[in-house]
Amino acid sequence: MMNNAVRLEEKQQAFAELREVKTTLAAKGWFPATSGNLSIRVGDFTPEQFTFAITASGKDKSVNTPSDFLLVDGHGQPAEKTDLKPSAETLIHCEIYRATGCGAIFHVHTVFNNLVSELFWDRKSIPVDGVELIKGFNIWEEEATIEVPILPNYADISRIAVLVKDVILPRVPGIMLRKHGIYAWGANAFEAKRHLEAFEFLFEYVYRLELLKK
Ligand SMILES: CSC[C@@H](O)[C@@H](O)C(=O)COP(=O)(O)O
Ligand SMILES: [Zn+2]
Repeated sequence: MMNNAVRLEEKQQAFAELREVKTTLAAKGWFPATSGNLSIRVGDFTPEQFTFAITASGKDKSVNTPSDFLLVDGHGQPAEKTDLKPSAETLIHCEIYRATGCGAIFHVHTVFNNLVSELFWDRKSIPVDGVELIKGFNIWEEEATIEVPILPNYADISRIAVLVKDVILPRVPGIMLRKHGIYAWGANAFEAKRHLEAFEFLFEYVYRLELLKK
């Protein structure tokens, strides 16, 4: 069990970081119609036991209020006394943390990520070939190629969550849900945001290139 004093400080820091990222991503228009969710892990981690701060469900993520975030455990259950409901997609965060041990996960719905997930659904992954911003994932080889996995967008989130660990690729810090949105993660909020921005740039590039080829 973590020391409570440390826990409170860590919680406050995680909430403050989430607020800052939320405000920045909202300014890009990446939370249309209350969509999207953000989380940052706090404290010790084992795949069996961990805690993270996550956005409350159904909030307008372009607005900051005193009740935007709560702590949950590795099973997605509130880890503190609260009236807030964790994101409807908390179980996906749980499985990404469990599989990767990462420090932060950011999820957004954009038109470009939705379009490419449909365009490449038959392939079950979005190919990106030789674009400089792949280096945003710490992949430094020349003309690197990556594939971003796509999962089905079942209404029952637990059906998606069980698929997560088997599609995660070691060097690609993201998964797409079909016609839904991207989950991007990193060791901390700074890295997760860099990865998210790289994905979104690359998805727009891939979409526009496909159009130009036609
Ligand atoms: C209102 S559309 C978006 C939701 O269905 C969901 O996909 C989403 O990203 C936000 O859900 P939330 O429960 O607020 O975290
Ligand atoms: Zn979503």
